[in-house]
Amino acid sequence: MPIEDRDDAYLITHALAKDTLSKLRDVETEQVAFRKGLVKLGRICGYEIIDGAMGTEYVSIQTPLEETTGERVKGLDNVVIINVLRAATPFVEGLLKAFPRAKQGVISAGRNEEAGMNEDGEFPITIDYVKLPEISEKDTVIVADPMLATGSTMCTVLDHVLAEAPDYENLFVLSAVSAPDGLLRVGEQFPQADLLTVAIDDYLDDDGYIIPGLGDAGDRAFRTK
Ligand SMILES: O=P(O)(O)OC[C@H]1O[C@H](OP(=O)(O)OP(=O)(O)O)[C@H](O)[C@@H]1O
Ligand SMILES: O=c1cc[nH]c(=O)[nH]1
Ligand SMILES: [Mg+2]
Repeated sequence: MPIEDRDDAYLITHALAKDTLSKLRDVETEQVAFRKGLVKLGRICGYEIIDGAMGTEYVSIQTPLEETTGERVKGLDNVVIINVLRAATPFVEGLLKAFPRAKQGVISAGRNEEAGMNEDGEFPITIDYVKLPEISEKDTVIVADPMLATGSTMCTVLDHVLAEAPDYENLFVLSAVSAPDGLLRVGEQFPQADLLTVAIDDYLDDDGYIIPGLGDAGDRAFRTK
C-alpha cells in the first residue's frame, strides 16, 4: 500500500520517497543535489497521489493490430497545483512531471521569523503575491509545500485558496516533512483537506524548525544562507 492512513495524515511510504528524503535530510547534500532531490520527491509524490487517490477508468484502444481495452487515469485534466513560494518551486517542478497539464497557482508566503512564534506557536505570515487559476468542483487541488512546521503558512495559504469556495473538498495538502503541531493545526482548521506527507517528524525547536527535519528548505535549494 503506497499511502498509509495515519490518524493525523496520510503517509507516502514508497521506498524511493524515503530514500530521496533521507538524501535531502543529509547535511552533506549540497544545493544542486538538494534541488534535484526535491524535484524527484515531487515526481514520486505525484505518482503516488495518482495511484492512491485518482484511480483509472477503462477505455477502448485501437492497437496497430486490434481493438482492446486499456486504462486511463481519471481526472488528470482537472488538477490544480498551488506552489507556495519559495521552497515549493522544485517540489512542484517534480509534481508537474506527474501532472503535466495541471493548472497552476502561485502564492508567495513567508514566515516572519524575526517576530518569532506567538504563544500559540504560530508565525505571522507575509503574503506578497497571489495568482490562482479558476478552481471548479471537478478539480483536484494539491497545495504543495515541502515543509509543514507550525502550519501557519499553510493555513494562511488555504484561506486564500478557499476564499472563493470555502466548502471545497477535493483538496490535498502535500508536504515532504511535517511536524505534529502543523498537521494538527491544519487538520483542525481545514478538516476537508487530506494531509499527505512523506514523514512526520518529532517536534519543533524554539525557532519553529522541524526536528530532525532537513533544515531550511528554501535556503538550501536557493543557497541564500
Ligand atoms: O509551517 P510553517 O511554520 O509556516 O513553516 C513552513 C514554511 O516555512 C518555509 O518557508 P519560509 O517562510 O522559510 O519561506 P521560503 O520558502 O521563502 O524559504 C517553508 O517553505 C514553509 O512555507
Ligand atoms: O524546519 C523547517 C521549518 C520551516 N521551514 C523550513 O524550511 N524548515
Ligand atoms: Mg515558504
